[in-house]
Amino acid sequence: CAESRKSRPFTVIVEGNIGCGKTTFLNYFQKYNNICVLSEPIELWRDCRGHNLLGHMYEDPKKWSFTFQSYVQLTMLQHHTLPTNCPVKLMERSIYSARYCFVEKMKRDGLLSKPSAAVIDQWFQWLLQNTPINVDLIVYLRSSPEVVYERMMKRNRSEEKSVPIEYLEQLNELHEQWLYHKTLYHCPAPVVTIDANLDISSIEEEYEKCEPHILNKLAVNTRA
Ligand SMILES: Cc1cc2cn([C@H]3C[C@H](O)[C@@H](CO)O3)c(=O)nc2[nH]1
Repeated sequence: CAESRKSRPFTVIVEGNIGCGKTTFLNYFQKYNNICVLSEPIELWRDCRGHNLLGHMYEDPKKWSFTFQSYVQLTMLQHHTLPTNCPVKLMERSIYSARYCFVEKMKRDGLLSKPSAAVIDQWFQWLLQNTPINVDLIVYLRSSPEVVYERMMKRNRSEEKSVPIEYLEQLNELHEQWLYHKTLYHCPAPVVTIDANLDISSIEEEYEKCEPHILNKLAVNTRA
């Protein structure tokens, strides 16, 4: 998108469990050329100056969770603050799910020591207050652990091969508390919930449910 813009883009974050279909959702919106689509920078997490931090984290979470989540927070901040001329920015996950779902889980499991969790949280709180992290809409791809477990195993990502369904159950619980029941932490934007259990053949009509929320921001901006 070429037109130069003054205000920041309408920012949408796509949230949900491992295997819930975030990439499929992002791909659906690739057809609009003035949406800046930012997928999870998993390749950075797999190669941080030659180190596969994602692999380390799953191999020895007690030892590597802090290192991994500290880098995730940086890469998410880079996406949140990435300048774009596009009227809409669509991000896979966010600095919020990093803190409220993944760090929270590792903290509760004792995989992140209390001092490590404190340092990550101090960074998180400071960043929220002092950097331009603006989120306008959350798309919650709501799924059940059994469904996403099967998809995760079928996708067969090497680092995830020994992730137990219990991990997905607990991650699901945190997403539900944060985005559906809204009893966990503050929700930074309105939430549109999608039934992500739907099979790929019928999921597109489910996507159409949230298209207006996103596209009307395109229309407004292109008209202006
Ligand atoms: C923001 C954020 C994304 C994210 C992903 N992950 C893991 C879950 C998946 O196995 C993989 C790709 O999403 O990385 C994580 O442990 N912590 C995270 N924090």
